[in-house]
Amino acid sequence: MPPFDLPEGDPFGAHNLPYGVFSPLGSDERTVGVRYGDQVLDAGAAAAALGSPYVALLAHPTLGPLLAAGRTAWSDVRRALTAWVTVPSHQETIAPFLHPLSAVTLHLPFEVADYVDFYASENHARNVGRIFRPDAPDSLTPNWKHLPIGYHGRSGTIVVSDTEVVRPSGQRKSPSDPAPVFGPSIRLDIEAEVGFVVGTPSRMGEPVALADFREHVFGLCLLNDWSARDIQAWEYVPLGPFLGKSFATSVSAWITPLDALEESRVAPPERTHELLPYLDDSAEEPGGYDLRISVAINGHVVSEPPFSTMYWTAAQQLAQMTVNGASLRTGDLYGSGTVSGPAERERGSLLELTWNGRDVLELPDGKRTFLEDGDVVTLSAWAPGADGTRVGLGEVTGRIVARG
Ligand SMILES: O=C(O)/C=C/C(=O)CC(=O)CC(=O)O
Ligand SMILES: [Ca+2]
Ligand SMILES: [Mg+2]
Repeated sequence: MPPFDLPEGDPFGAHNLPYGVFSPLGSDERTVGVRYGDQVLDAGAAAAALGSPYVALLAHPTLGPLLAAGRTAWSDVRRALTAWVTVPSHQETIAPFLHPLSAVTLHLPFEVADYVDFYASENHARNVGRIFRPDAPDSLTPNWKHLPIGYHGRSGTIVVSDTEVVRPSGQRKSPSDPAPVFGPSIRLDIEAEVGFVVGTPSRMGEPVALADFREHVFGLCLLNDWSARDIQAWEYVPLGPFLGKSFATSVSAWITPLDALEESRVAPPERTHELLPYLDDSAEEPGGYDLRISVAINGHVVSEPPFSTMYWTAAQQLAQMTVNGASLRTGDLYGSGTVSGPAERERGSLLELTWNGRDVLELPDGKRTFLEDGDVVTLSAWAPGADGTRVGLGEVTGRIVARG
């Protein structure tokens, strides 16, 4: 098949064009790549061959310059790329710069500035509340319906898909233990999330309004917020998640631009509480995204969390992050929070799927409550595009290994 003819319905066609950073096998040189089917286009080399003005944004070892260039440039570059892969005269010029995915190494595509993680799925928050606070009057904390709850994470331990995840060690103490014990986590979990990547910075002291979300956020990716539930449960009172979540967070190698997901925007669930004006999105464009996520352990699908059920939107999360005047930097990343739908097979963590180890998951290769060494977890997703097409999100995968 000629390189620009893709199989019917390919989720990585010209309607998608996610960005990453790659090196051809055997080379150390990194540069921006655009995924097209099961191939990667060396975007900087293609731009140079075509005499495009976007060489400076694309011939670079990270997505930094493109992220910083802002919304108008994002749309212009995307329009150019679409023409390059669809117009025959351009196709001929850029064909030498297509590499099979199997012949490249993919890297973390941008320098992560700050990392924030939210807690925005009502189904997830209610499940976790029932598990961790069974005696509380409500499964949601009193603030939950009034603001998107979040915490600051550790940007230096964000890793790209396919990076091995070393089982963390730490303190744990179950209610029956007389004293804390130290050792490798025995409740290692996943959190199926979506990560949002900030391009355009903001000025300190100036909150970002809901309507300005698309001016600042470039795109999104799948994110697995690995979580050691035993370490977390003992350490996180009263300041919140710390070492139980900071050892590694995996992201997809591909960042899907928001422009590729226009057709998948949906209204979030109906709001049950009146919101303060800075979070009130009742008069805004639909802020949700219809992303159909799939969670597989060792190749077996255990859950299919629907992102459309998230109570708080990415625009509300951005408004919350900046309402105190905190500024945004290019490369800031924020996680949506674990995505869980209302059904049992839609839960985005093993904590929920096994009800904190009470129930077992039957996999073809054995029973699981939490993750075992050697387990491979893969998140994948697609979104509905125009005319029945599917927009594929790059998958994020990671294998658990014992500390050597
Ligand atoms: O409510 C709790 O006690 C625990 C919350 C978390 O573990 C944080 C969390 O799940 C964040 C997320 O939604 O990803
Ligand atoms: Ca999380
Ligand atoms: Mg994490």
